[in-house]
Amino acid sequence: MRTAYSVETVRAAERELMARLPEGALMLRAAAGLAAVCAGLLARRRGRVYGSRVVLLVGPGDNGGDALYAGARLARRGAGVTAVPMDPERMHAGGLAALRAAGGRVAQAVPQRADLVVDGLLGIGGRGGLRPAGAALAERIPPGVPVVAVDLPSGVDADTGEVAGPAVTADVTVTFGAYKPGLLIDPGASRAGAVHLVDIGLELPEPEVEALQHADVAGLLPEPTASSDKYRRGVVGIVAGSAQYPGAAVLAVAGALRGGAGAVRYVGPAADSVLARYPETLIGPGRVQAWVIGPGLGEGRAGEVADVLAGDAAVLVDADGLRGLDPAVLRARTAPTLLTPHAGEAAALLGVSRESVEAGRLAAVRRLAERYGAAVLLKGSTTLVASGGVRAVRVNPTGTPWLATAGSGDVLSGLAGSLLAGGLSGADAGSVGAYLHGLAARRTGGPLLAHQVAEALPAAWRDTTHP
Ligand SMILES: NC(=O)C1=CN([C@@H]2O[C@H](COP(=O)(O)OP(=O)(O)OC[C@H]3O[C@@H](n4cnc5c(N)ncnc54)[C@H](OP(=O)(O)O)[C@@H]3O)[C@@H](O)[C@H]2O)[C@@H](O)CC1
Ligand SMILES: Nc1ncnc2c1ncn2[C@@H]1O[C@H](COP(=O)(O)OP(=O)(O)O)[C@@H](O)[C@H]1O
Ligand SMILES: [K+]
Repeated sequence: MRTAYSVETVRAAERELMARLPEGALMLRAAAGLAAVCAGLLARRRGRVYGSRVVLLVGPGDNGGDALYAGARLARRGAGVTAVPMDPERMHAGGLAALRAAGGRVAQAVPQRADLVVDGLLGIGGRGGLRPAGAALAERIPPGVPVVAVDLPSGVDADTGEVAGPAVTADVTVTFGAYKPGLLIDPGASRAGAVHLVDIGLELPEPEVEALQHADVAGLLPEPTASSDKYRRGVVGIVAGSAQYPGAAVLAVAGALRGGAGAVRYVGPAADSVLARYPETLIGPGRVQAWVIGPGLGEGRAGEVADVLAGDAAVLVDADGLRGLDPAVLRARTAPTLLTPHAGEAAALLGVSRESVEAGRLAAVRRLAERYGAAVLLKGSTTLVASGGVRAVRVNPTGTPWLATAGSGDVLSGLAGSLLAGGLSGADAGSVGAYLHGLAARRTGGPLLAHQVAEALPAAWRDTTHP
């Protein structure tokens, strides 16, 4: 599991460790790790560190201090290092002295000839987007020159990934002690590039955000054993599709058939289309361990949603099924419930704008899970899964923007519903489903079609269980 921690948690762990170490020791550890990554990049780009040109963008706090100490290390290895301060009156004194002693210099304008830019403007002390002085420096980063962000790209909110104003876009981020949620969640994640974690010895409690890895997924996937039969493996029922959207039914069934359930049952007006494509499907009402309701349902089907929610099987509600959901009905359920809105559907459920959900994905998914007392999977770039009463929100590390294509969400709901039928909790079914779905999409490449994602699911499954 990859874990991420809030600023408050990181600061508390840092205080505890600092009390046991000589002053400045943590910053020197951080700077050493940062300098090592920069040196590696320079060596790859130019063959060596000696003679390369490094520009440090230096903010007023310890983030700037890290950059200055790392710059000093690079200068000692023969790099030409220039520090450009956001505010010449406020620079980390020790870091500045170290840089000067190593032969580095300070300039007021960003040199345009550079092999590497180090973004040390703001770290976990940053609030909101960059203010004008910092934004002016970020704008002058020469095009095409690799940018290494110190701890996180300046202007990205460490706790949420929100980007409230101007911000740096990095190729590499060197983060200290722990991943921060903002490095894993968009829009921040898209600005971080490849993230390197430098261990500085922090001892950390339960994370605020976590991302499954192959081994976690392999441990959760329901695999058949010698004593399995189709009913014990779980039956998933799909209530999806309409005269207008028969394809949604076919795609949800396609996902469900690859999600490990023993059988897939379809209920709805698109049975002919489903059977023509998947003769394995059972047709008509019957007992199931989990229902998937909503994809392509169209209008006027609220009664079916209410019936399914009134039952004692697990339920995944997606798309049209999400309209007008009553929190009290969901809260009263005892079996697992998983809601899978995209940003627009989440916005309607919360009564806010789609833009505000996109900009504050973590807050939105947490609020939905609390309000509905259910597991909630918020789709989109960096899909999130929260469940009420559980501290850690899961962020999906797989996927590709090529998934933004009609019908791919239907495949996901079938897949995650199948995992629910296999006995996974709402949060596990959602996060494991999103993980496999994203891997399958990456394997397929782009431009992809939704049904190809479903077809690639068995290979994605094998990738995680037999890497
Ligand atoms: N924690 C750890 O384990 C370790 C932490 N370490 C490092 O310390 C970093 C945190 O340092 P930090 O606390 O000094 O804050 P930092 O991010 O440098 O800057 C904040 C300053 O910027 C200002 N400011 C704020 N918002 C702004 C804005 N939008 N636009 C412009 N200015 C803005 C604000 O001042 P203000 O003007 O608001 O008074 C404040 O003074 C951390 O990210 C890591 O790199 C490592 O060395 C060792 C291990
Ligand atoms: N920009 C993006 N990057 C990565 N994945 C995305 C992006 N946009 C959408 N997706 C994924 O594509 C799928 C789209 O689902 P959805 O919006 O329900 O579409 P549909 O209703 O057409 O099936 C979801 O799995 C979502 O997470
Ligand atoms: K930074």
